[in-house]
Amino acid sequence: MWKGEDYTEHFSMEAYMRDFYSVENILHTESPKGKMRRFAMKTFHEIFEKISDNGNHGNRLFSFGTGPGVLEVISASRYFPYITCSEFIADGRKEIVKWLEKDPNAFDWSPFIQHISKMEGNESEWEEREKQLRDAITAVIPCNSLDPTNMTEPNYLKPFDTLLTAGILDCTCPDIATYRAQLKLLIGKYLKPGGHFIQLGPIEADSWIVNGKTFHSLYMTKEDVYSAWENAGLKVEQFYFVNLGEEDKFSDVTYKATFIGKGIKL
Ligand SMILES: C[S@@+](CC[C@H](N)C(=O)[O-])C[C@H]1O[C@@H](n2cnc3c(N)ncnc32)[C@H](O)[C@@H]1O
Repeated sequence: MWKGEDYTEHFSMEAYMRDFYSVENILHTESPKGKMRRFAMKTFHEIFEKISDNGNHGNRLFSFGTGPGVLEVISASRYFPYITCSEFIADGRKEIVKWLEKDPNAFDWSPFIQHISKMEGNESEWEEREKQLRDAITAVIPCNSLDPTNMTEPNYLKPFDTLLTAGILDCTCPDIATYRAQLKLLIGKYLKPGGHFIQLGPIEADSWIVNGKTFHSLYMTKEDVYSAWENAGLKVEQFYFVNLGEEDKFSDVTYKATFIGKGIKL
């Protein structure tokens, strides 16, 4: 079973994009991956609307482990004009840059931008939202959750207003003790006091498969997550869950539910 440090050699970005960002699966069928991604899009949309409610949410957001796509920062870009994306694997960073530079071979995010614009009540103006997203992503840099302190980009020096991480720590942390320690480091270093933290992850996971290769996924209960958040100096504000029933278990991913949590750094 492959873990965080093995991704460079064994993880296929191409296969991940094909299988986990499929427009057909996510937007047009009732597939389990679609259920999870649609839950994420809707929940991020709701969370960012709430965060913007009082108008003093700041303007810098750090996406820790963005992956090869921009899906998780579409909603955020409506409110945060300075988004730093990060990804462990160089191929993943290249995919984001290709999209930013309008490379004809870049992945087409427009169906997802349209879908989210519709939630925002502005479907007809999705092209402006696409531009807003491109303008907001001001940096795409390397990250490593196994060594989160070793980030020397000037962008990192100042803690961010919001920190978002989706499906990273569960892939890279071998056990709960490491998850607790890494979360504490991330929150301590990259989030300002009073800033928002958002995490997406699996509950009671075991493993996941990309391109026929099995990768580790950390087994965490809801209680493990709440306790790690408190230990990291976060006040838990909201937790959202989507359960995967027997009928919609992924064939290539094992877990019971997906959570998205939002907290504030005390
Ligand atoms: C399940 S994907 C999540 C990607 C993205 N956030 C998304 O939701 O599509 C797991 C990601 O973990 C990244 N990863 C693997 N090892 C890592 C490490 N040591 N530090 C940070 N990220 C790592 C992989 O490159 C991959 O992009």
